[in-house]
Amino acid sequence: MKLELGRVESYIHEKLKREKLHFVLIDPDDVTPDVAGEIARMSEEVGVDAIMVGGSTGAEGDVLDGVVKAIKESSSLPTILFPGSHGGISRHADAIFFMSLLNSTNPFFITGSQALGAFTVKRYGIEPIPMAYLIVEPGETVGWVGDAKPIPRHKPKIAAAYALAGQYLGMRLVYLEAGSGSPKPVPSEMISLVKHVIDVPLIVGGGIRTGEQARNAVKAGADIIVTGTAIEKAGSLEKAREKLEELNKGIKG
Ligand SMILES: CC(C)=CCC/C(C)=C/CC/C(C)=C/CC/C(C)=C/COP(=O)(O)OP(=O)(O)O
Ligand SMILES: O=P(O)(O)OC[C@@H](O)CO
Ligand SMILES: [Mg+2]
Repeated sequence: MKLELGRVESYIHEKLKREKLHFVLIDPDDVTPDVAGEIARMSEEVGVDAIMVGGSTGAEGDVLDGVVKAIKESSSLPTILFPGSHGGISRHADAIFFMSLLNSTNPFFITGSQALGAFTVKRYGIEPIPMAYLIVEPGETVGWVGDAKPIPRHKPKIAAAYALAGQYLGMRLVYLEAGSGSPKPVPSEMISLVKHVIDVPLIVGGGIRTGEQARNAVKAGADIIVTGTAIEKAGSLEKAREKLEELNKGIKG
């Protein structure tokens, strides 16, 4: 048995020795391949560390492939799949967050979809990165689609218990998710307690729209910040670039 980290995971750990990271989420359901490519190109120029691709609805098949290909053609950033199910796998991606929604009430999102996607990941040679995915209130679309029992915002200890359980189950990343487009990001107290308890890198996303919010999440203990809606809904590519710069500055200082 070979216990070695893959290329993308090693890249993440190497970079984390020096700085906090910014991953930009592109939802193939919301952008054309051209726009996705443009966002990826600008992201790289601004200093973003990786592109995540996924959505809870409609991010599959040709639509997904087209967007991942466009991203690969326009930037050299690692492209990491962030699948809503085993349908969210593209052969063109570098890696996949092989995630289990630990606080789902539906075994499909804990182990079922993973079993259905495992052979596809192997066949395509995509690097799987095991990740504990935790939905915090309000949870938005992904909370509903994933049959989650969202962690109450004022109960950081529940989040910490799930996060530690994820680490003990062998997951090498923990993702605290408030839901894409959430009116509020994950609370700082929750980020701090989770970070204090786990040893693996902590990803935080959902509702982070400003440089200040990104900075606060980093200050609280987040290692990697994910942003999507703020860039997607910036209004123009020019404004998207400004937003990318603002968020990146908040994260990198
Ligand atoms: C690893 C494999 C093969 C499957 C994992 C499947 C799991 C556990 C999925 C978790 C539940 C889920 C629906 C996750 C979606 C994650 C995601 C891409 C969120 C961001 O998407 P949104 O932007 O909220 O999507 P919409 O824009 O469609 O609302
Ligand atoms: O779209 P936003 O709110 O930035 O959320 C990003 C990510 O956490 C969603 O899965
Ligand atoms: Mg979305």
